[in-house]
Amino acid sequence: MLLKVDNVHKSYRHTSSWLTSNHQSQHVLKNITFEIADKEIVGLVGESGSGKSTLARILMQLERADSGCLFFMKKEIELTKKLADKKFYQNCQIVFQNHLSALNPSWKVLNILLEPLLNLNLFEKKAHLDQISYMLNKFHLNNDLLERYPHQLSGGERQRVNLLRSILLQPKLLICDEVVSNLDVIVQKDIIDLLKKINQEMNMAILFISHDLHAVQYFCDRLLVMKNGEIIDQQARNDDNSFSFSHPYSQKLFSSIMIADPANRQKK
Ligand SMILES: Nc1ncnc2c1ncn2[C@@H]1O[C@H](COP(=O)(O)OP(=O)(O)OP(=O)(O)O)[C@@H](O)[C@H]1O
Repeated sequence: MLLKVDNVHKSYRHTSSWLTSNHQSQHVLKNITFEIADKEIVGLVGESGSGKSTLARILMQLERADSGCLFFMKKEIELTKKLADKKFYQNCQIVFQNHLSALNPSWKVLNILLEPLLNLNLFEKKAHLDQISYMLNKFHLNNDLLERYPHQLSGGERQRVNLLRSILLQPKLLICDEVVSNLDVIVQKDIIDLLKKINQEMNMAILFISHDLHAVQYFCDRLLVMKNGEIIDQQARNDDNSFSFSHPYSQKLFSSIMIADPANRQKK
């Protein structure tokens, strides 16, 4: 097992009135427990506000949980304590939706791609340059992009650079938080197919957080469904490629896309 997440809870305190300074607590993650195997692609879906991004930030130890721990590559990490070490970030990377703000606007793409590699002192600079050039090709990006700034790239190119920056570290787990949102459908499919290829070639597990129910069904081996801070359903893909959900909420969620899908409407 690559990752085991055990009993994570998180609450936020909100000031309910600026006049009285009353505080209210919102329990956004409740008893989150799940596992991801080596090389597995797991989708995480759920309505807006159900806690998906909070969970991702806590797994990356960008913020602390109230309780819970994870086991990553057999090492136990207390999620209520200090931030992760370099070794953790080398093996577990996250990519967010907002590719424009994720990339330093005053750096050329080459420096953006080089920086995390040099930070982790992984190899010699020459080896990095060879690796970058090889991977650019795989990502269908031209070498001349290296000399450009992020604002000189299209949205799809920027998100590919953003993903490439994390993938160059060859992590064992990549967390993708809405990485294909706001891109046109052709670019979305290109990026998902690219991730699939990388998953197979580099044996990299992926936690794919998305609102796009078509994309998760196309891409993922197993799906986790969140509602009000809880994982209410976990289903692996059936032999016939479909998913059979057991919770009424997930059944309703996924049946709504069957109805919304124009291909299905025509069949009726
Ligand atoms: N830093 C924060 N401080 C206070 N409340 C927060 C904070 N971050 C998130 N929340 C609240 O926690 C809940 C879960 O938010 P989160 O962003 O994790 O949901 P989500 O499922 O990722 O939503 P979306 O799909 O819209 O991105 C929301 O009600 C949100 O308002």
